[in-house]
Amino acid sequence: MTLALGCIADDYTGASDLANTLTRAGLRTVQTIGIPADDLALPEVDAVVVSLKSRSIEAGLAVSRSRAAEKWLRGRGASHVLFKICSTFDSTDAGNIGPVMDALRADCGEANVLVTPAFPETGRTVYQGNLFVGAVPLNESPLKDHPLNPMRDSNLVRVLARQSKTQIGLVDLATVTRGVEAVRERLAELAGEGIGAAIIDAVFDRDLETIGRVAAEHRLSVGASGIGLGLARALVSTGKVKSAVASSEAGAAVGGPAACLAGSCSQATLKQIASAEKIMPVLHLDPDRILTGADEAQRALDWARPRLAEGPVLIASSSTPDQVAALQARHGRDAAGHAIEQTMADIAEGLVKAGVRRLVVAGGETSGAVVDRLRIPGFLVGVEIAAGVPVLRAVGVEGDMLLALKSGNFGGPEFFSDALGLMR
Ligand SMILES: Nc1ncnc2c1ncn2[C@@H]1O[C@H](COP(=O)(O)OP(=O)(O)OP(=O)(O)O)[C@@H](O)[C@H]1O
Ligand SMILES: O=C(O)[C@@H](O)C(=O)CO
Repeated sequence: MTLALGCIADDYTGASDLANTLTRAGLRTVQTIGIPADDLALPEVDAVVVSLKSRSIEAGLAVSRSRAAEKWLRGRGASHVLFKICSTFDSTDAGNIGPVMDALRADCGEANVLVTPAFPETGRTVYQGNLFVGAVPLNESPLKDHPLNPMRDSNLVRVLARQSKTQIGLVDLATVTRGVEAVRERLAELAGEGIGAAIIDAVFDRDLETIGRVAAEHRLSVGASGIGLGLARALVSTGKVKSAVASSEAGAAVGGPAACLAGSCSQATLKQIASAEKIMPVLHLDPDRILTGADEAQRALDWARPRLAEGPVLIASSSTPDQVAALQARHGRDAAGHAIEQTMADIAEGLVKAGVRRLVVAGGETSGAVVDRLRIPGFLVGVEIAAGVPVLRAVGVEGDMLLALKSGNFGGPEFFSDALGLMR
């Protein structure tokens, strides 16, 4: 297998978002969980998205895992590697976007890396280096209250400069609008000033196509699904990849009981849970009990098992920003996040033992904990449920299983019923 594009995603939902975008743009794509074992049977593909759970771990670990993934991808022929980050640039001043970018850049000897989290289809646009989430700057969006990476500065040149050893420049929208040659010239100018990475503005998909064409001439880029779209379109339009029609095999029906798990506390997920209450039984976990050692997973499984034969159920830990802040003040941010993720993983394991073959998970960290516990090594990409969220078919596991891993902020209010409607 010779890869046209190698991708490293810093969380599992982000990886499936990117795999979805690449598939829809005509690249045969698989999502792997970590670096695949040699004996994992992978189909012939144009792109591999290696999913890591490296967004919120210690920066040194994120660097070493990302470098190992890059080495694996380059070893399979990928001349370009995209480091997939969140479209809301989720990170802290300690990293991990800057440190990983610096390390991958040094490894591949890239003079200048293009960086953009723009993903216009989901309302993420970048102008003058400032990230907008819908109509508001990042620091005024619900991301300011994210449980793990509160985003309080919308100027990404500043944000990335605080994390990276490289000097950070800007390629503005006026330059992008002038086209590929203008972007190339601007990058050469920045490289001449010793600037090693640049935030590049993008508001429309056509901007991402320009960016993709320039990025494809380099060895490394950093961004969300939007730059993935640009790169995929560049690979198809230059004939490096023959555009493929998405295979229907990935979404074939599996039947059996279905369940949803929500660990995301985003506003979008809170609304989706409220809508789900109208059509399926919903159990709200008690996060305080989880942190004080009570067996909430057992309580949830005792509640779910007798209901599964009747239809899907939803189990949620999600709380409002005030409740999240209060819980974190009592128990610490990392301890709270970790304990709740592990409880979600316990519940997922118990549900699968009880026969669940269709599982929807909301939240990137939550999905990471669940997929790791279920020991799923990879996914084929099926139909799109909502922008950035495909149906996934597990590969390398016994029996058939469909999952949907929803990024916290993605999907409309009816997401859970939309997903279950497509996961037969
Ligand atoms: N009630 C709660 N109080 C505090 N923390 C919680 C609560 N429920 C879940 N969490 C933690 O909050 C974090 C949510 O992160 P997660 O990545 O799953 O969702 P998200 O950030 O909304 O999604 P994404 O990363 O896809 O945007 C997890 O660590 C989870 O365990
Ligand atoms: O880019 C996004 O917003 C998502 O794919 C994601 O990474 C959320 O975890």
